[in-house]
Amino acid sequence: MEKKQFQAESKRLLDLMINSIYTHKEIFLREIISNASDAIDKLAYKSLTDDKVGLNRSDFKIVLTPDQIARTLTISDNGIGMTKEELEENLGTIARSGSLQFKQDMDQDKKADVDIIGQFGVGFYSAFMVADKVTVTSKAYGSDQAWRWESEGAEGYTIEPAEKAGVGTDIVLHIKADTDDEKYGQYLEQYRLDDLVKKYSDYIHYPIQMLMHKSRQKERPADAGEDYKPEWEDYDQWETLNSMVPLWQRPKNEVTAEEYNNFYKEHYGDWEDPMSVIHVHGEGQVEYKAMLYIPGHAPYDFYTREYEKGLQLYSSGVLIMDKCADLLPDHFRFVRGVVDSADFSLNISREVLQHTQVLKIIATNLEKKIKAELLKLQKDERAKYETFWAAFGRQIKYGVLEDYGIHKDMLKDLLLFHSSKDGKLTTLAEYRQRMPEDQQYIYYACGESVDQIARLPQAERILDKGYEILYLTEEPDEFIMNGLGAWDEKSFKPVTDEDALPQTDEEKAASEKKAEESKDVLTFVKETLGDKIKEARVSKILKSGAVCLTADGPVTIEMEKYFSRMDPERAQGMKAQRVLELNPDSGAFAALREAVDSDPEKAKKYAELLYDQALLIAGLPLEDPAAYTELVCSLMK
Ligand SMILES: Nc1ncnc2c1ncn2[C@@H]1O[C@H](COP(=O)(O)OP(=O)(O)OP(=O)(O)O)[C@@H](O)[C@H]1O
Repeated sequence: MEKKQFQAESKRLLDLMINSIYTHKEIFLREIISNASDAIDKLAYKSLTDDKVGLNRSDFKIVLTPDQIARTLTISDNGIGMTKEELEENLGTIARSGSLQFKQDMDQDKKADVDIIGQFGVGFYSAFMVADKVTVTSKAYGSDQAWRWESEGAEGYTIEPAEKAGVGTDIVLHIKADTDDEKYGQYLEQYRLDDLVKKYSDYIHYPIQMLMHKSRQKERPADAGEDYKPEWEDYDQWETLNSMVPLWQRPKNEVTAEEYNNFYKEHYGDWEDPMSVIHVHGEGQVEYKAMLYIPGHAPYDFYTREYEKGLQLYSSGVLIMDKCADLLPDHFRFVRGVVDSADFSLNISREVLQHTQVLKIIATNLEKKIKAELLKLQKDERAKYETFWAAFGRQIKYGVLEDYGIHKDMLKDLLLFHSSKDGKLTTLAEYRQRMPEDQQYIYYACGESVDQIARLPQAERILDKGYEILYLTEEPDEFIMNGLGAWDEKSFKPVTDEDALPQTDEEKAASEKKAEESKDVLTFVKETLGDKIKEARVSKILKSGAVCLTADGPVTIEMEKYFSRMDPERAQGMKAQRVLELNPDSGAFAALREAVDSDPEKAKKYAELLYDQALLIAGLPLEDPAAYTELVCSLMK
């Protein structure tokens, strides 16, 4: 029979499992049972609309059969089964959500292997931690032919036709021989298996059954005499090992943090504990239970198209949809979890479901709960909230802008921005609270990084006044300021605005005088630079800096940068109208003035140079870097 090779990535994971020194090898059982339960979910869902399945909900089960003599443990399910192609695809390759991340983490830190195995849902291959051969016999629903997949590890696997009565899958683990360090035989002992099911798979909502071999006292015969000694007999009895109550159906105070976390890691392919769990029992118009998780970090594909949002939707313990997108608004698409409500009919179609009032009511409630949980973190566990923010803050920011801003009131309290105050992140409410009486506006400045903004010449005069500035470093930030407009009656103001600070009449008169005196220099600069700028102006916003660039009109410099990153073609029409601001009190300005009078050729070079400097400070590309260097060199002569 032909031996097929595992795909490279699968082979690595398999190698890791086979040679694992991980001490909690017992988790293999939870992984296999969890797959069996998923497979039953799929067939159970089908049976709701397809009479041909011929099974009732109560017929579904998972059966464990240990065989001490053959040294095998068989896990059987009557779920959806796998075709030949599915066996190849599912067991020959890893295509699971977390696998890529898993691999990356392994590459980064070999030592992390051991921990990752325990925490991450490592899936089917974990069987190879305890078995030296695995045989999977499966018959897919709707197919007459069963297939047997078999592998002794990294060397490859075989697939051949097989006999199997009903639909479903039998997984036979050929348990490894005991060694001095590891007693693999424990996985053939019924009480150990019973314990493991209770520990890891108790909430699986299909019965996990095992034929238990037991002994009991025989009934005392009616005619037993005085000297009767109790007699014992052996008997076999099917037992259901798990309580089958899903975690979310249990009262909150009876679920341990470990149980919550294990459920999360197993189901959502994460190796880290979640940041928060929200367990809700909703009553009122609609009755439902929900168990929601806020992950501690963004999944590797979170900011890609591949990531699918949604919660698992159950009706009275039956899974009716795996990723119900309508239960989560886009801004909270990072949330994972489960919703269970008897108010959904079991065979509701996806199309109808989307429009039900029940779904809308639950979604609205959950949105509020998630927000409340995030605010609680923000208030009580700031470091955690900042970790959350680093992972998902951008999503919240986009949420403020999406759908023409209708979510902004829901989300604005969650926003964090960098601030000049101790270089920390701040909420808008905290900023507002710190504002001195005489401060009229909430100031912000935009740029590529906090360090770069902090050194912007435009920021100096505001900082010198002792006012705080929000440092906006991300694309949506400036749009958010425009969208929100104000916070608690104080409007947002860019530091580049001339009237960002109130001016006395004397100050106004003085600056007008300076503008008047500099008119000839400004005209010269404008003529030299031509269309590159709309205007050269005596700056009212610079303190010690010589030059900076601001924009007239609705498109700001940061917006221009954003548009040209998003769509360079169309961005041509989205250019800021550039204003070159010059500080008349600077040495550079004095030199320029002098050159305008005595050496106009040199003055032209100065004007070009000042413009280029302003571009650099603004984080804009030089139009012609070669010309710029020539210019600098010519002035050094
Ligand atoms: N008992 C089974 N019945 C039907 N299909 C199965 C069974 N066991 C495994 N599979 C299929 O094999 C695939 C791979 O299983 P594996 O445990 O490696 O990953 P997973 O279950 O997708 O991910 P994870 O374990 O991280 O949740 C499953 O997605 C499923 O399609």
